[in-house]
Amino acid sequence: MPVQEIRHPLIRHKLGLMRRADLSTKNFRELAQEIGTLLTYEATKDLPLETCSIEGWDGSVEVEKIAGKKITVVPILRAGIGMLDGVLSLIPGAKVSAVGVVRNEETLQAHTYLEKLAPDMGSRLALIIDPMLATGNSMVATIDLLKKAGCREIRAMVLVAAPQGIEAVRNSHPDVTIYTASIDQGLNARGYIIPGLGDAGDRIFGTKQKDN
Ligand SMILES: O=P(O)(O)OC[C@H]1O[C@H](OP(=O)(O)OP(=O)(O)O)[C@H](O)[C@@H]1O
Ligand SMILES: O=c1cc[nH]c(=O)[nH]1
Ligand SMILES: [Mg+2]
Repeated sequence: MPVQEIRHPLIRHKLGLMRRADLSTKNFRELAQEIGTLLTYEATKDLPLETCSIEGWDGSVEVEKIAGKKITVVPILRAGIGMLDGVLSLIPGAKVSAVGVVRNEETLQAHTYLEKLAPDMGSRLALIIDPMLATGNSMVATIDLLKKAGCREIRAMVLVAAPQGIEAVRNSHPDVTIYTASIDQGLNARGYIIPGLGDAGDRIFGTKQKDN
């Protein structure tokens, strides 16, 4: 199941708010974190459980816990940071593996400039976060480097995905499931998602230049 578009009303409502061009940086940021939380809920719903026995208020009781699965959250810098707190609000103990990837806005190729991974990547579920999956070049580069580091189980959460980006991930990494709040129409001539959100990094960090 390579892509899951999560059609939950709360997600659809919040994403609709994010599409407004006049939304403040503060509100855009808050909504990115909130949808990050909701996508995390969906992307972890099949994690295996195991039972264990604990001392409860009335003696021994069988409870469930997530079965020995270590998780690392992988924000693709910079914009991925905009979803990080939302993810960590549900998985507070997760290690964070930062990957810096920037796309060249002329060639649309991805350039990796930072790789600070958690230890034992081979034994962790990696949850990649990035608001935008456009051509897919940044996501494919990130998955490539995670696999080189030994990762065997990788999921990706994005706010908005273009069909071209989904196809690129499917072609290079068919084992990776993408969870998204929306599959949008496509890309414009500059590689921006339509209708999309615009430049998500600039909107999260408040760095939008007046002439773009
Ligand atoms: O699918 P792609 O065509 O590769 O485009 C998507 C990438 O572009 C944006 O990052 P950007 O390169 O603008 O970096 P930033 O997060 O530092 O703003 C976005 O956050 C993705 O990482
Ligand atoms: O639509 C897009 C495409 C790439 N990066 C963004 O921030 N937005
Ligand atoms: Mg950007």
